Amino acid sequence: MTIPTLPIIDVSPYLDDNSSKESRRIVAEQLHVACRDVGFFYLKVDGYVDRSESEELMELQRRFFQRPKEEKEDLAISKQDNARGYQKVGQNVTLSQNDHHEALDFYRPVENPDATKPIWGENQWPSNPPEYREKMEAWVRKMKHLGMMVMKAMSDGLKMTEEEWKGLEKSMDDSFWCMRCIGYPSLPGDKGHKGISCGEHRDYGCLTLLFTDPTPSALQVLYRDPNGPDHAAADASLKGYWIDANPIPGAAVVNIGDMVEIWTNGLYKSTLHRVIHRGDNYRVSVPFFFEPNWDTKVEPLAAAKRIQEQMKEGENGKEAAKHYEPIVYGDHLKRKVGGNFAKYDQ
Ligand SMILES: N=C(N)NCCCC[C@H](N)C(=O)O
Ligand SMILES: O=C(O)CCC(=O)C(=O)O
Ligand SMILES: [Fe+2]
Repeated sequence: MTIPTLPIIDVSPYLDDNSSKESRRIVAEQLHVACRDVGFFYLKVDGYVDRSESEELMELQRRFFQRPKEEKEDLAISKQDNARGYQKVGQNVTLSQNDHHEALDFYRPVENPDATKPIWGENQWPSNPPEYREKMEAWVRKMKHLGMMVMKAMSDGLKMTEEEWKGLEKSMDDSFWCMRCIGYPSLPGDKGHKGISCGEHRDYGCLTLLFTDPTPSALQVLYRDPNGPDHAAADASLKGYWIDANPIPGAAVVNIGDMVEIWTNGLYKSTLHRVIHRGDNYRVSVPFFFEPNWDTKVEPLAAAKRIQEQMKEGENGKEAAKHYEPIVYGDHLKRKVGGNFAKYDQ
């Protein structure tokens, strides 16, 4: 059989105030199909993010990760709230295994930071490269807007009314975003590899907007297929194919997270993915997590239930929709981040 590939969606009509209704409708429909069937897609962003801009972003990460160990560890997450800051190789844990990557994490700044409260401390900005903070803050602004526009397209794909969209928009208008800057050394072990660069997981919020360097064969996505040969490590009944999400120039790799799964009452699934970087170069990536506001209570949307009702009436409605319980985003995030790091000082 032919190996499935991820859908490609050109989101430019949603980034252009003068675009036609029809051009937006087409994007919304493509997005609906991609989110329902795969949960992962390429988002063409040419004209909004210049290629030189994403290349510069990667170069900044390379320069940061090349700094001396002591300088990076000055920004250790333990100096703050155990979430914001630098994590050395092996410090991240997924499915009880140490991930073979180092990372520098930032979250939305909070008004009264308190490093004793989870995720409530201050971001730790490197002083090298000197332009790092300014460039990354500009990137955050850009990604927040892009995230909101993709969510707008998604709401159109779900056939939400204007009023319903206003409600949803309000629950993300102060997004508790997260930006991870990740460095992946090649996996140890001669011939083949030992361990994993980032274990199988789902992302926590709304949308992940991922930019990477051109390294192929690193990020893999579980393309669901009940008759597929592979299965999820944590759930053998979840079957499919692990397919490569290789970078495409001018496009971000985008996936939906747990909050979109709840909002859509499972119509869209937060999709499993992992990183296995066997190549011998040093890979860098910057996922931007566009999330709901910290205190947003996330629960199934009426629009998603309307679609599920229609599906039930149609042919492919044999499967009864699971009911999702409401969850407050900040609680979900604290629980997830709380289990993410190995506690060791060395
Ligand atoms: N904010 C996000 N999505 N970070 C992804 C972290 C990688 C997975 C994590 N160790 C876990 O086990 O969930
Ligand atoms: O580096 C990548 O390609 C993906 C990283 C990722 O999935 C994550 O940090 O959540
Ligand atoms: Fe992820």
